[in-house]
Amino acid sequence: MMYYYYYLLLLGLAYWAVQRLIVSLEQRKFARKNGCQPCQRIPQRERLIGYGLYRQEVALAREGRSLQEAQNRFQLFGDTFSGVVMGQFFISTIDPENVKALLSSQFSDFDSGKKGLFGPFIGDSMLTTDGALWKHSRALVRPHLGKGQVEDLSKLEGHIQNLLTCLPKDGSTVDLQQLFFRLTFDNVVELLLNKQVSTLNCQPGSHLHKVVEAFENVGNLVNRRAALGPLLLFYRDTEMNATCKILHDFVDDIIEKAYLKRKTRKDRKPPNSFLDSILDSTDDLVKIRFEVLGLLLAGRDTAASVMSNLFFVLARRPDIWQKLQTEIEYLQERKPTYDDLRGLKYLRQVIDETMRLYPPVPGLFRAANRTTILPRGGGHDGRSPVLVPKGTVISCSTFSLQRREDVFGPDAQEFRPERWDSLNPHWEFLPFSAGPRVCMGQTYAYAEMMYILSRMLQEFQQVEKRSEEPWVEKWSIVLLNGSGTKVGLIPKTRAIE
Ligand code: HEM
Repeated sequence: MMYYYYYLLLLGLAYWAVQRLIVSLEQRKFARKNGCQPCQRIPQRERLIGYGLYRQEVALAREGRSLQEAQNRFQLFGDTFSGVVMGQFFISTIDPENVKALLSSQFSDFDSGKKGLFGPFIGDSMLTTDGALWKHSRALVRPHLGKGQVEDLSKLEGHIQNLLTCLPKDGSTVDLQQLFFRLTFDNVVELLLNKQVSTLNCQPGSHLHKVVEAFENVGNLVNRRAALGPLLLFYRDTEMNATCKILHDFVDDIIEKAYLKRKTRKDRKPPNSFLDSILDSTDDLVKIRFEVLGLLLAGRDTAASVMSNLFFVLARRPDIWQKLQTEIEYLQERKPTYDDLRGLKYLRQVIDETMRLYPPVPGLFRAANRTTILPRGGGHDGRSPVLVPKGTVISCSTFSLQRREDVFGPDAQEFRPERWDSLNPHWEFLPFSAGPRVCMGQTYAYAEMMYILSRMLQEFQQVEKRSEEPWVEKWSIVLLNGSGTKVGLIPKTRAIE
């Protein structure tokens, strides 16, 4: 009987080996046909599992040095190199030609590679799906996030007023980071769900406070799942399940009430909110739940990350603060309109420079859904195509890409908004990604961030540095500053009408 199992095992192994051989021969033929050459390999003592590299990555992330190390590797091994981590073959690239292929010209060769990462949080929604499901989600959301939906800035003003009540008026120290996360959450809830909440003013222990805590926690939990790699398959994530329940209940309650109101209404008024429009497009409330949560996630963390990093810089650069003050002087005491914002050139440059040096999404990832190529990175000069076997994960560090000295100048590591006077990068500046999967909230995000900054400039004459701690990389769903944004804000003497 025992021999029988050995026999079966041997047969299985032989079948696997023959399959591997066939695939490998097919790949060689494909590589020859396309003129592929191997790219540089990151030195690894063992490349079957890549456990050493995994441990190194975990240590770097813990020490807040992953992004710096990524930059060092591109300097050492060139713009495109490969490696293996926890059994996963990967290619890292910051070659703009490859980035263009990955995000746009060869879009259909790659999947988003995020399936499973968010667990039960956002189910099969736009952020996690590919193919027909993803197309359907984008079509559902697209009409509701254009210029028409973001032009009315009066909703943002209500939340700015709440923020102002949380800021000390005597110039004492405040950490803006957490406040910006709450502000952007309140903004995006109103944008999407047409509901006013003030997490900025909610009491610890209240239901809303628990929702905010769950949202804050979900970023860390997703990060933990990402670090598990293939081991995620064997992980029972009870904490994630409990956190998701709080968030699902929060949005389900709002969606169900809006659904009943809309369906029982006699007059079919045109929808006046994102939620009403999406309710007109589908009756699938679970689908709406996941799309809404995905959008809340995408819209809250990213803009808050930019604003926190921006104020960290501004507190150290009074020259830039002053130049911004001069630019908004023409508004006098009037609150900016959408058209005003479009004319604030320096303000936009300051925001772009923040996203260049501290991109909220510092890495873009894709997984090859078929054997394909990247146009560059192979051979001694790195100019030949590179074979990308099916299943390969491709990562593009936007953090390193956006600090390329050949594109942004020898002072690429410095914060200099004026560089944007003469720059027009495309595949080298991707804070919102690009191609068919480009961020859907870009228009709203610029309007929101520019409005917040211009209103803070109107309210405060100075922002002061209140900590000597340097900027430290910290990973949540987005890139954060582990030192926070501790500043002192000195109010202007006159209030804005
Ligand atoms: C500064 C603010 C923002 C930044 C830097 C940003 C950045 C990004 C990036 C890099 C991606 C692509 C991720 C990838 O390719 O894997 C993305 C996707 C997306 N973003 Fe944003 N985002 C911002 C704000 C927003 C806002 C406010 C919303 C909506 C309210 C939003 C909605 C989305 C959606 C729906 C996607 C998914 C697109 C898809 O997969 O087809 N984003 N964002």
